[in-house]
Amino acid sequence: MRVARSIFFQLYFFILTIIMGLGALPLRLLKRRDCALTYARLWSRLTLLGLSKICGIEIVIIGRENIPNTPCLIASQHQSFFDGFVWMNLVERPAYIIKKELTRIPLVGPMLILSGMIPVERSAGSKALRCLIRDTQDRFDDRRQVIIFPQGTRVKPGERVPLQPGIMALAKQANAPVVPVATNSGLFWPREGWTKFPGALKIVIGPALAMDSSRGNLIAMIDASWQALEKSGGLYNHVDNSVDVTEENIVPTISQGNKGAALDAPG
Ligand SMILES: CCCCCCCCCCCCCCCC(=O)OC[C@@H](O)COP(=O)(O)O
Repeated sequence: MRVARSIFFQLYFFILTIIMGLGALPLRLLKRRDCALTYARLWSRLTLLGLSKICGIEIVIIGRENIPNTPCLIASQHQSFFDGFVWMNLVERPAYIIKKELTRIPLVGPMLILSGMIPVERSAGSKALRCLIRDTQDRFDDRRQVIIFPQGTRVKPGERVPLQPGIMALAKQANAPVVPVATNSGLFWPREGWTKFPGALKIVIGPALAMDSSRGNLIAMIDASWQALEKSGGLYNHVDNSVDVTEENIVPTISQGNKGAALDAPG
């Protein structure tokens, strides 16, 4: 059943992407960043709606009130492609820092560029880093929230890896609050294989980090806050995947009731 649902979701996602990708062709001629972003948000929303309904994954957002209304740098753990979709609907004007290879995906790649995502060569030299810093500042000036995955790649749930020095350099320079985010998305949409697993997938958003102006200890602070969020959000202590509704700061804005929750995005 689980495998059949996963295959069905994959089919849904493929058809949705082809149809919306082709539908975006006229939009691409307009070259309007905001139109592309709105369209891309719709695509992400429909993807997550399908995931939720077809695979029985309930999306639980904890600490949504910690997202500032102002431009900010969202420093999220990364375990799954899910993380690439969810922020499209959690903030109004998202700009992800993405690996450059994604811009070569047919139909999707051009929309990533047009909607203002920030591509980065992961083996970035200092010139690439300067471009990254410049582009990020440009998105802040455009009042966008920039999403960064400091681990640089999808890691296994609960695994600790050294954070990428390049993007940490960016975070140190960025003149914006840094918001830490932990998740257990890899338990439900793992990196390996096609199967999706039902249950309560959590995104735990912490308060912006309080740092001195040098931001010298940023890596340690992000790491420590992630660990604290994993604990307070109960990311790995549920055996039955049920939602821990006793958590004070649970804001189940995306979840409604039980499995197959509807996505309730802002804006
Ligand atoms: C058809 C309309 C298409 C519209 C496209 C809209 C764009 C939606 C936003 C998607 C944002 C994706 C963010 C990805 C960030 C990123 O680049 O993370 C890297 C990993 O994931 C993959 O790395 P790896 O684990 O090493 O394979």
